[in-house]
Amino acid sequence: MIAVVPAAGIGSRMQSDRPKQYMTLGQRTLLEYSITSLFTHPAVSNVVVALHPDDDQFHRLPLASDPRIMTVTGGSSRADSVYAGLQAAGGAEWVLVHDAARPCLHPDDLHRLLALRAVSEVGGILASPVSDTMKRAIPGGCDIEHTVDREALWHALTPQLFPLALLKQCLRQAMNDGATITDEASALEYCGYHPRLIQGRSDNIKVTRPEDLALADFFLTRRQKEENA
Ligand SMILES: Nc1ccn([C@@H]2O[C@H](COP(=O)(O)OP(=O)(O)OP(=O)(O)O)[C@@H](O)[C@H]2O)c(=O)n1
Ligand SMILES: C[C@](O)(CO)[C@H](O)COP(=O)(O)O
Repeated sequence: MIAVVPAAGIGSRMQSDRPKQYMTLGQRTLLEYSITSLFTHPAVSNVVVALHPDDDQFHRLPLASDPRIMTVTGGSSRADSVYAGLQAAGGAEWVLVHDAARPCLHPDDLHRLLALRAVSEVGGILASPVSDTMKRAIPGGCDIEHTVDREALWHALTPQLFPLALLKQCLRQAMNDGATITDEASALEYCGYHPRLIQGRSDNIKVTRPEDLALADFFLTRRQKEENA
């Protein structure tokens, strides 16, 4: 199976001097953690990383010489970058898409997501049920318009798993129509499909803002201690 890792963002919300996927925790970058987490499952044979056109850091990483990993040039949006990666995924039946900014993926979650292959023809995503009360703001402002029923609300995580041909078809359709696509599942939803939600760990965070880095460091350090125990 092929995994696509969109890593062509600039991490503007991180307010850092470098793209966040190249920020380090210990001796490794977020990107290395994210890619390595995918290879914990034997079904993942290759990873396609979508890089920013001006990326001059990936080639310095030790995993840049890993024969299982190839790179493509990403695009101006995450969806463009994912699509570029899918184009290099060959004839694989299934494809995983995982954010470079999610370094804390647990092997057990990946295993449970990949089990979908045996029972679904549409695929699905790792997701975490909402536990906070959710508010919708008055459009254009910061005052509460109303509370959103959180009963069936989930945080979409990654990896997301889909049949390669179906994902390419839906992404192409949604992008051609100018639909807002912020994850791969939204492209399938746009085309009328209902991907499965697989409950995943809430520590599978996306490092987005400065305070997220310390949290990711805590989770990874704790994971390392558990594995060494
Ligand atoms: N044109 C883009 C934009 C984003 N991404 C990737 O999509 C993932 C999730 O996106 P996000 O967290 O928004 O990353 P950035 O776009 O880099 O962050 P920001 O929105 O703060 O600039 C990241 O791994 C990012 O590198 C990408 O490959 N191509
Ligand atoms: C794909 C994703 O991580 C699912 O929650 C999220 O949509 C990425 O959003 P971003 O704004 O591109 O980080």
